[in-house]
Amino acid sequence: MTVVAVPGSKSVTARALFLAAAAEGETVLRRPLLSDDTDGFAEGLVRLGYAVERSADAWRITGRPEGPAVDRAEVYCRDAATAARFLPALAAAGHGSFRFDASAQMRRRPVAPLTDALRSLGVDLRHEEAEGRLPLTVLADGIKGGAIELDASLSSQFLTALLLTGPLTAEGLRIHVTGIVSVPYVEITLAMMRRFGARVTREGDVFTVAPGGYRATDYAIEPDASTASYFFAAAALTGRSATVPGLGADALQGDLRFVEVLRTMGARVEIGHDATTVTGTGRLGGLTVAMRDISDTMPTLAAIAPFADGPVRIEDVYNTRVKECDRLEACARNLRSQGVRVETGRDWIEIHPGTPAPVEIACHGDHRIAMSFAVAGLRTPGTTFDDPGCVKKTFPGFHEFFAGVRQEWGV
Ligand SMILES: O=C(O)C1=C[C@@H](OP(=O)(O)O)[C@@H](O)[C@H](O)C1
Ligand SMILES: C=C(OP(=O)(O)O)C(=O)O
Repeated sequence: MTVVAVPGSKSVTARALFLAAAAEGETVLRRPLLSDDTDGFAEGLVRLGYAVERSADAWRITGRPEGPAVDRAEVYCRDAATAARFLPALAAAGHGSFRFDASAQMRRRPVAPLTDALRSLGVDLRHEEAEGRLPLTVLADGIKGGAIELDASLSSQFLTALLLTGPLTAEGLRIHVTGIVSVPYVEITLAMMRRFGARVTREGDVFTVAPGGYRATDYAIEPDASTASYFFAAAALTGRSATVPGLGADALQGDLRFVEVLRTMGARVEIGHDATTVTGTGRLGGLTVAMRDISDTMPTLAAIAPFADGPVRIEDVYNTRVKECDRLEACARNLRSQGVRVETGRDWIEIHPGTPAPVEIACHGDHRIAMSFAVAGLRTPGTTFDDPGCVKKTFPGFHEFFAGVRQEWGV
């Protein structure tokens, strides 16, 4: 049994930073993720005038329920959609002129459903180039609140941004959701808002957030379940065993459900109180699986799929086309360049059994493509990457860490 202590959750760290900034008092975040996305998020808060004190294993944030401490700021969100979508909503609840920009890829990713919703709440918001894209400037003067409709079928992050902002509005929010993906991420949002003292309820498609702000707390960030998927998949692929401590039956993150996919394929899975173990059994079967709820783990499955003994068909993953790259296309192209038979449709990919050839993987600047094909590389010696450093988005030391696990396994 190999214990794999993966870094903190990106999604939990980003939400915790938002909540800490919005809360009354000083919050301590323990074991936050140290990566480009979360560094960019924290840096964004500093630009907005929040006090963020960082040491390696704890960050201290002094909250400002009234909003940013400056009345003008420029925030660069890098490649992080959490920052690009959550921070403009936080700023909108304050007072001042706040400009948000991001990487070329993040500029291409949609924000329109969020910015339209903020506008319908009376927020003055200007797009600089294309409507519904970054860069944008929020001319903030507080949010009164009220009832809105929201289409979150391209990204749940639009809903999370509005939910997080709800307690900062004068009268609260009532959000009627007309479409949604990545639902487990909304559940993380609701659970964490409650931990910071907010009152929020869900009845079917309607979310109701009471005004009243947040209270600071001492918060431990759980390990990242999407990152854990690489080590679980690697164990399943090589007949080894990986135990990830800190991710058990009570984990907040839906991506831990990826182990159920591996279980269906033949791996042995034990979900304990505070740890999860996956053990490869030498058998990896094909399957058809809908991954709408856990689509960050789609590339993990796609990359190892050729080693299954039957086709692997992944459905309901349209939104993977609007991530760090078009992931459906990037997975298909890399697999084809390895000589694997692959078919794709608008929101699905089907991968046939094969023997992938060692090639240079085109990462498209996407950490998940790099990490997923590194796992598959366990069975394809000679695999290389055009941009191995792109893993910094969520796991800067991934390659060295993975090499350490391989050494322990002797693979
Ligand atoms: O809210 C979050 O922290 C996230 C939500 C998901 O995005 P979508 O809702 O856009 O699918 C996920 O893919 C992303 O990595 C993180
Ligand atoms: C999609 C991702 O990131 P984000 O949307 O937060 O930029 C991811 O980390 O896989």
